[in-house]
Amino acid sequence: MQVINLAEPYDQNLIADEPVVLALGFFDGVHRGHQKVIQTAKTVAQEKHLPLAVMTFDRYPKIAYQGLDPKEVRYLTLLDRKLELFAENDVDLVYVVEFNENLVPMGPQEFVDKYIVGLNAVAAVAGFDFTYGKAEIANMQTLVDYAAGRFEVHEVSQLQDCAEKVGSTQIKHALDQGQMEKVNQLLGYQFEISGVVVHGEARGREIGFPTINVQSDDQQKLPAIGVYAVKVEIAGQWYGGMASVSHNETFGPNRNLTVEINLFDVHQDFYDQTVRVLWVKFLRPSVKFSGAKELVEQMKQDEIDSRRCLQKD
Ligand SMILES: Cc1cc2nc3c(=O)[nH]c(=O)nc-3n(C[C@H](O)[C@H](O)[C@H](O)COP(=O)(O)O)c2cc1C
Ligand SMILES: Nc1ncnc2c1ncn2[C@@H]1O[C@H](COP(=O)(O)OP(=O)(O)O)[C@@H](O)[C@H]1O
Repeated sequence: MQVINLAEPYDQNLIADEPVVLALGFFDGVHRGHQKVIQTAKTVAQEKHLPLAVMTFDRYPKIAYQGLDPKEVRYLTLLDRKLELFAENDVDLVYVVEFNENLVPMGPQEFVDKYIVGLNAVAAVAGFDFTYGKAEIANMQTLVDYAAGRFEVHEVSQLQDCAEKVGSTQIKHALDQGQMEKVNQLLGYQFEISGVVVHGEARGREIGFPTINVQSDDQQKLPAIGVYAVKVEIAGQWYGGMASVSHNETFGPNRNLTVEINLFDVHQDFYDQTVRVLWVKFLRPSVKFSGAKELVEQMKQDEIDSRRCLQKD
């Protein structure tokens, strides 16, 4: 899969020569709704014997339109993970468009001319709610007019899961409630974060449960505070484990939020390694224990609970 970064005004030499079928969207999470858009586009591409291109943006477009503070925005999937998911969904080419100040004031006709026709798209595929400017004038219905016969428009209808809308907002809400089964069901795969193992307070090993402290990107959306059954990949090796997302309130107030994981059946130094954490199930809320002894008793039970649910997974 080829990845091309574009920043307005982009250099025409960067654009692939051959015609493409283009799927458009921000695709945070690449959830089952997004997968339906990409699969629809793939089918159109195969019928036309053309490559499938996907266009996405380097940041949440709503930052520009709704004046959100970029530092406050959290993503289900950061760009690297999103690209991995695109590759898994048989995408041939990705355009990552920088959502910079030159793009924001662009009107819908100019956007269509430069970012759909300009990318040699013979068909544009997007979800029913895709917009490329003000929603009243830059939506899937008006796209046909702006296309003026230069490319086909394929609108993909909303994917419903029972009465549940499959959407990034719904998935973020479910994450905030620790509803991992629902999160994973809506995503169509197990939610994951990646990060680097950093030093903590060396307390874990003293209490008999060493924990890798996983430092992820500040913009990565995390599951709610609590204890979880997880699977962890380190250097190609998978481990079962139990994770705590917490302020470690047992050890004092106003502590930073950390992701700490005790890995099962291994004793090894993991500092500075990059790890991938898959979140399987919420086990319990985080508790302020009266001391380390009470915490350890609970962690023994957490291990039993976590192992049981990883066995079933
Ligand atoms: C499975 C698990 C459950 C935990 N539950 C709690 C908890 O309920 N309350 C709490 O204050 N800390 C909890 N912790 C966090 C521990 O306080 C933390 O791992 C320990 O302080 C080690 O810190 P260190 O890695 O900085 O040395 C939990 C940790 C794990 C791995
Ligand atoms: N089973 C295990 N699970 C997690 N970390 C382990 C395990 N065995 C050894 N370690 C190592 O111990 C470190 C954690 O020890 P800990 O006392 O919690 O220290 P700190 O949290 O201060 O780094 C991990 O970063 C890792 O290198």
